[in-house]
Amino acid sequence: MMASIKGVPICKACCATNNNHRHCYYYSKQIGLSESGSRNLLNLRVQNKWECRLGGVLTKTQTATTPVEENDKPSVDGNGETQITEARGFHRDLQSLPSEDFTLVVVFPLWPTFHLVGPLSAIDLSSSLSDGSKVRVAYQGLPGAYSEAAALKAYPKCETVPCDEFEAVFKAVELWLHIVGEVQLVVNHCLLGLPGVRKEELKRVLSHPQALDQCEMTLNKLGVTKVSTNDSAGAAQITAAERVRDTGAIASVRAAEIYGLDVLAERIQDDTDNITRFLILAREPIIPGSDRPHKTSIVFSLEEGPGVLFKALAVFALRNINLSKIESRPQRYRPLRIVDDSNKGSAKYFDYLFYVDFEASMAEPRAQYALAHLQEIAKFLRVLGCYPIDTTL
Ligand SMILES: O=C(O)C(=O)Cc1ccccc1
Repeated sequence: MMASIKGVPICKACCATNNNHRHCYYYSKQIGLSESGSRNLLNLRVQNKWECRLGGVLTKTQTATTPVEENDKPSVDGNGETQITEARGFHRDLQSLPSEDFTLVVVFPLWPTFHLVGPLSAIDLSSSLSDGSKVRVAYQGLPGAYSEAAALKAYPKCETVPCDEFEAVFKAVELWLHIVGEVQLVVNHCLLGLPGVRKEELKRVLSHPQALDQCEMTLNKLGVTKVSTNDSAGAAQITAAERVRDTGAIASVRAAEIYGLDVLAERIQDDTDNITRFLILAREPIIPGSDRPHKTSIVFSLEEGPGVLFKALAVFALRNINLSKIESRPQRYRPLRIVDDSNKGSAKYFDYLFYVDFEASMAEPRAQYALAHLQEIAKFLRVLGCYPIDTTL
């Protein structure tokens, strides 16, 4: 179960060091490692399953992090787009849902390039069929949202659960959700309107901000006002409910069918190959296999100094590990709450957080060694998940 780098044992399942790690009995059993070797790591048993307390946090003294409260939900966004919220007829947020109500949560724009899907536990995964027959998947938005399509691509027979609030999930992700999969989805945006309306009649168009951005050229050509909504299907629903001829929505063909709208134009995005990456989140990490190519997502912060990022990235280059994504986010004014074993949090400021995806599985020694090496350089390091690469596109 434990590898050791420079005398510091690290857990192969979640990469935590022995010092701050006590949850891996459950995983060690699943990956076929000896019970005796890992028994000393165990301290929690919850409802017949071993609970992961650390969630893959790699840090010298801390065990979990969550962003400190922010009130950053403007009603007018930075692009001058107005924001409206669709009618509520579905779950308000994921944390208010009983956990048995869903096994996965799907999708919302976390970073510009991808969306999230979560939470499904290892237990749920093992009891479900690969088509998702027994899986309930929560996603942000109304039926017909692209997030729902992503969920159905990953688990064709899953039951999808619409949700309108992902704020809570953002926080939960930091504490106990793991990335267990990714979905690459071709997103073809359609312009929808009331039956019989021509696109030239439209004066305003509603959609998710990302959809509005991706269709900027078409919308500018039409000379319409852009109005942002929580999700594209919500935009379609509002358009249908308001019954105003000069209002349209950008959403999917399926949304047009569900809300009784006409498709005025198809594939209206600026980039013909419009692919969005969605992530699947779970309460517990999956046991990474070695049967198919895997990817690992991490987040870390660095001390300031010359060449620190170069050194940090070299840990992967030295082991021939390909990076598929690197993104930095300023964090100076947004503290992370670091929670220790006593469950008391303290706010810590990091100047930048680096989000990196690398193409190796945590089951591979080269990935474990790379992370152990990175831990020597990083102020804070956390494994967000290890999951099979979606190669379907
Ligand atoms: O609004 C939706 O339906 C979503 O799922 C978010 C989204 C928006 C634009 C592209 C991909 C996903």
